[in-house]
Amino acid sequence: DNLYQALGGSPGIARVVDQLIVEIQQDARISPQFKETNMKRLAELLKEQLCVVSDGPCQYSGDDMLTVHAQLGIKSAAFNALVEDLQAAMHKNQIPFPTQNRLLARLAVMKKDIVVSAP
Ligand code: HEM
Repeated sequence: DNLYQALGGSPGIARVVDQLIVEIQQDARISPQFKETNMKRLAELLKEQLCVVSDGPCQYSGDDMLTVHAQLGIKSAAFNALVEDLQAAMHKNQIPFPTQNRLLARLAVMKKDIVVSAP
């Protein structure tokens, strides 16, 4: 069974991403970083990306993670905060822990492209 199906397919991923946007906006640790961001566009791109990452039948139309985040100065703590927000969003949508962890493992490999390299 593939991860896309385990997440509930397109509607399941859409619910998780919509809740993730809410969690981010309520998270004072990282919400300031999204002040200038078009959250509607971000939500659409995240839905595409999580579909692709979970082996769903989608195409991702955004830019690569390195290009997008390079100038944002994102620290490791901010990355971890967003991961917690995603866990909360999945939990609120009754995604089982093993399925949550499969998705998080696939996102963890992106961390090196998203956070600034700290000495
Ligand atoms: C696994 C973690 C992450 C994933 C999968 C991810 C994914 C994405 C995607 C798909 C986009 C849209 C790309 C585009 O505009 O073409 C984006 C944009 C953005 N991300 Fe991330 N991101 C992650 C972590 C973070 C973190 C930790 C922060 C800051 C706390 C962050 C801040 C932003 C901002 C501010 C934008 C919008 C940039 C703009 O307005 O042009 N991201 N991200």
